[in-house]
Amino acid sequence: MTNQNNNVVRPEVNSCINTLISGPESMAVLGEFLGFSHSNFIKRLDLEGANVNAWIDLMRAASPTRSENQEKSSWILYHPSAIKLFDEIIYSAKGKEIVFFLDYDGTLSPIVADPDKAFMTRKMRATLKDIARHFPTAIVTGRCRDKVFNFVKLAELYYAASHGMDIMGPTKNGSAVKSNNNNNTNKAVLFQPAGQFLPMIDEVYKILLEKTKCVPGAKVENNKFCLSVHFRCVDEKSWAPLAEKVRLVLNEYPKLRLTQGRKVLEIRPTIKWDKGKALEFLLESLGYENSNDVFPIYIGDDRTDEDAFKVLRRRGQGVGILVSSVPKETDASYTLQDPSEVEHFLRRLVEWKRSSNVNPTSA
Ligand SMILES: O=P(O)(O)OC[C@H]1O[C@H](O[C@H]2O[C@H](CO)[C@@H](O)[C@H](O)[C@H]2O)[C@H](O)[C@@H](O)[C@@H]1O
Repeated sequence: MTNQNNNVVRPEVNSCINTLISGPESMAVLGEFLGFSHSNFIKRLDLEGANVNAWIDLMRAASPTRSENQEKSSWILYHPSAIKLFDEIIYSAKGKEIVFFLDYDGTLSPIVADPDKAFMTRKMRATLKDIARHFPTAIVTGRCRDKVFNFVKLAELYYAASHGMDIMGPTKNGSAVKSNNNNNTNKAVLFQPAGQFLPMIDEVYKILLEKTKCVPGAKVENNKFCLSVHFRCVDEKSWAPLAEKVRLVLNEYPKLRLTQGRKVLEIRPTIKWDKGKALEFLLESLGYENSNDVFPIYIGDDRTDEDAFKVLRRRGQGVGILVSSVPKETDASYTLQDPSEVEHFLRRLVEWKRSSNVNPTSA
């Protein structure tokens, strides 16, 4: 496929743009994207004489039709609420050690316009602290390690940052399980499979900053072993030209690839490493490589989390839980609507664990 200038458009750029612009969530998030509530958005459309189709589409999004309702009901049938089916999950975990893998953005913290302000609530931090007291727990994120650590601030967790390309063990209340470097001052770093890409990532970061500075709202985030180009605050009309700028830069770097998240394009090395591989690495590090006694629970909201859901399905172990309030294609088995439901689910796990410690026959 070619664009207006007859340049070949890399298929992943094309599909990223299509999903950014017309994915199943597009109308439902249109108001959010523009920063209005639905009712304010309708008033605004009225005032500015926007086209009727957009208004009708928005009406549809605000009042789901029978078939949309049916679609949601059948989706929920296949991906039921992890809170409603809490007992079923606990029953499957019986006699096994639960290990938690938690994505950060959209799972532990709500999605916000400014990526530097994606804070977790205090309640979530307290619950996470309790979770980590009872179960090995890892944060698996596209963020760079320092940034996510500054948000979470819990040294007792594992961190698989930069989409799993920067894995660190607990630095207090526990110790690193194994290390791939001999540097004693950095004992907690467990694995960094993309080290040789650092200079290239830095170079591309600087180029992208320069190339995108003329696009209002565009933001490039350096996640150390990968980069994010944010579209959330960019006018939708500028999405295609912005993606084209990213494509032109990436054309010069065949060792980097493009993936897509929530209103973000992510640039990362072409190595075969993702959140699923990070999950397997951590299970192995914890001594569960060939064990049937482990029950991994992975909770995430984004496309990149699907790699981990697939790994769990393939291993036939544990459960994947997708955080979403709208139907999405997923390999997860259960769903939670938003970070506050994630907190609720984690809190129930803590309470269940405490009560089963008091009454061990119930575990
Ligand atoms: O793996 P994750 O922890 O989910 O990280 C994926 C990306 O998350 C962040 O971007 C997303 O959240 C932002 C803050 O809510 C939001 O503004 C943005 O639109 C979302 O895409 C993060 O900033 C990226 O670097 C991560 O790759």
